Amino acid sequence: MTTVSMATDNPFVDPTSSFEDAGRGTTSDSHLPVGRDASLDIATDSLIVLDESFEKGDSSCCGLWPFGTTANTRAIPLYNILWAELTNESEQDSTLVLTYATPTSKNSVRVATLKYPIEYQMVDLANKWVKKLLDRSYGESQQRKRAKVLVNPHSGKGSAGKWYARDVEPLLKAAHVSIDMVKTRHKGEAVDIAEKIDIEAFDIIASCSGDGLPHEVFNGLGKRPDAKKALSKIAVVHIPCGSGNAMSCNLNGTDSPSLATLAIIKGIQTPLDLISITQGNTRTLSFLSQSVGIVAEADLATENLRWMGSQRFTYGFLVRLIQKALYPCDIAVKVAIDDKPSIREHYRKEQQNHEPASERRGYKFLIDDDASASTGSGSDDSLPPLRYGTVNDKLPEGWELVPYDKLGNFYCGNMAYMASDANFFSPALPNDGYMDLVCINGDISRLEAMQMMFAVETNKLFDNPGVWYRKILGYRIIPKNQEDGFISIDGERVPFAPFQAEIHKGLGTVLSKTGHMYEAPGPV
Ligand SMILES: Nc1ncnc2c1ncn2[C@@H]1O[C@H](COP(=O)(O)OP(=O)(O)OP(=O)(O)O)[C@@H](O)[C@H]1O
Repeated sequence: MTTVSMATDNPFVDPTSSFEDAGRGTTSDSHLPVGRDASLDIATDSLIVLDESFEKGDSSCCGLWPFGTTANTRAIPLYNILWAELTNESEQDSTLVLTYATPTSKNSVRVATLKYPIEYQMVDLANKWVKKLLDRSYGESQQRKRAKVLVNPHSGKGSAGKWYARDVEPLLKAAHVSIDMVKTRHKGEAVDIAEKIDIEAFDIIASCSGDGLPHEVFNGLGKRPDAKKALSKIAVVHIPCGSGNAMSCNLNGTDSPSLATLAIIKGIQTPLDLISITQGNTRTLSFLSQSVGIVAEADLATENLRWMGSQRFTYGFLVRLIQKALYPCDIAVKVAIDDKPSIREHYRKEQQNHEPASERRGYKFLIDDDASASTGSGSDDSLPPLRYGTVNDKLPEGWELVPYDKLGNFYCGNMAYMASDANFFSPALPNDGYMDLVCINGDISRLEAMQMMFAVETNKLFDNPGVWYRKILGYRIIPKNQEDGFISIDGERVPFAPFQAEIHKGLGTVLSKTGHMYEAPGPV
């Protein structure tokens, strides 16, 4: 992913119209005269600010006004409006204070403010106008969210604290998000925080980190006696400050901390499928991916090459590719959709599907012949029961262990982007109730393997004939003929031992831009 997705490619261009056209779209209650020389109009997608003082270079209008403005007129996309309110400066007169996110570069925004005096006769009108502006600017998104913010000071190259203070907190404050921030002190602390959090006091838990902290937050919420309730009430959100920032790329459409913060301020509650992983006697939740083979090893076995930055993964991958590394396993899969045309059709249907969040949870739409499927959500608030049992149980009926002696890559994804430029699972959907599984043989030619690697970057992997792509409900994988190796769950290393996975439709909650799709381009 190279470009930033916001309300439009250029956030200061009203996508529907020119300024003049947008102005025509306003109605009288959208129009607010502010003083003799200025007026504010709520248009289709923008706030049109007409102010004679702009021509005189008034310094109250801080920010880089991009092209598309005229000398005395500016269009601020409603998506970028953070807040508006009237403050009383004297008994009679008030000031309208308007804050918004203004671009400072292609990849960042910062807070800017406009202020206009409002005479006392205009106060009622102005208050109504402010309410309308906020309702239109937030749409389905909750205003004044209450955020528990976790900052991992060791994420990535150790800049999360700095980025939080510079790029994140000012936007949250300007948007009247209430903030309770803690810096994590050790691995696992986010699990404890999420496990003990008062779910009535917060709407979101925001991790300024890599993908590791959101993984801990989901698991902390999952450990609670009221797990199901907590996971549906609290939205887990990600502000990208780590080395792996896939969650933000998928849901916020960016790996920029300030743009992600804006996406979260305007984010829409979205149920997210979560996956139960059983291994030994543990049960954990996965929200992003599981991998065995080349991807897991290229990531986890190259920790000593951290100095290489993101290149370390490519390097690790190429080394193993040249060696034609094989990772033999026995695998049993519960398949839901097993051909590419049907998967493409499934994705297209979801693009048109605008059912509310309440309809996107539970098992009722799953195509599954198991009797337990319809009651799988259980009657209490704890985690849903496992429909397929654990890795220690005998194989569920109808599952068959198949030897994959030449396996090169077992990669199961719940989101599309696995990194900012790796749209590995382009047909993945937030709450379709399926995991996306890719299996690639390790004995394909090096040329084919290289072509696949480039296909990821150009969003053509799905169509590559060597890629076996399936939508599935669960699987068991048993590594064999290897003494040790690497298994990655959401980018974290777990013991090299058999494990079993099954999906829970819409068990978790996140915020997204659309309420039902990831930001990655779908299968072409
Ligand atoms: N203060 C801390 N010191 C050390 N580790 C921490 C601290 N706070 C959190 N962690 C742990 O660091 C791990 C990685 O965090 P995160 O995903 O935020 O960063 P990252 O830069 O993407 O790292 P990685 O590439 O190692 O996954 C998580 O397991 C988290 O629990």
